[in-house]
Amino acid sequence: MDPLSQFLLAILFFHSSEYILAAAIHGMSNVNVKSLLVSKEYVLAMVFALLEYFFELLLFPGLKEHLWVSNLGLAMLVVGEIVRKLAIVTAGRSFTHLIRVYHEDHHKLVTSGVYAFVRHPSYCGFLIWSVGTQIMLCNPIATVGFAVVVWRFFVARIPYEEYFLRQFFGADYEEYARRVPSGVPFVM
Ligand SMILES: C[S@@+](CC[C@H](N)C(=O)[O-])C[C@H]1O[C@@H](n2cnc3c(N)ncnc32)[C@H](O)[C@@H]1O
Repeated sequence: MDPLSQFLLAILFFHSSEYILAAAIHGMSNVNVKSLLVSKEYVLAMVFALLEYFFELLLFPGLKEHLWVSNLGLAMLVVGEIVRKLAIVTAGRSFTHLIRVYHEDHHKLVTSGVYAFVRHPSYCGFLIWSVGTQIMLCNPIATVGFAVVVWRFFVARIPYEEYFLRQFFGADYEEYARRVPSGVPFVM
C-alpha cells in the first residue's frame, strides 16, 4: 500500500477507534461528535500535511521514494496507536477526553499497566503517532511542525491536568509523579 493510502487509513482508524472506545467505556449517551477528536486546528494541520505531500511529490519526487523512512514512520504510527489505546483501556472510566476538574467517585488513580512506565501514555502515544504520520509521508516540514505543535500542546496541558490530579489524589499522586516520568520529552 502506498504511504498516502496508509496515512488516510491511519487517520480513519485513529478517530473511529477513539469514538468506539469512548462509547464502549462511557456509554453511547456520553459520546458526541467531539469524541472523534477532530478540531479545526487539527484539520488545518492535516490539510497542510497533504499540501506539503502533493507539492513535494510534484517538485521533488525523489524525496518521497525513501522506503525505509516511510516504514519507520509506519512503525512509529503503529507503536503510538498501541500505546495510546493501551492507556485508554487501562484507565477505563478514569480516562476522559476532557480533563476532569471535579472529582467523581468512580475516578480512581491508575498507576498500573502502561501507567507504571509513564504518567501520560496516551499523550506519549499520540505524539509518536502524529509525528509518525508525517515521517511516513516523508514530509520534512510537517514532521518538525507536528513535533513542535503537539509537544507544545502537551507541555501546556500536562501541568493543568496534574494540578487537578494532585487535588483529587493528594499524596498518592505526588508519590506517583516522583517515581514515574511523564512520557513526554522534557516534561518532568
Ligand atoms: C485525555 S485523558 C489523558 C490521561 C493521561 N494524561 C494519559 O496521557 O494517558 C485525561 C483524563 O485522564 C485523567 N487522568 C490522567 N492521569 C490519570 C491517572 N494516572 N489516573 C487516573 N486518571 C488520570 C485526568 O484526570 C483527565 O481527566
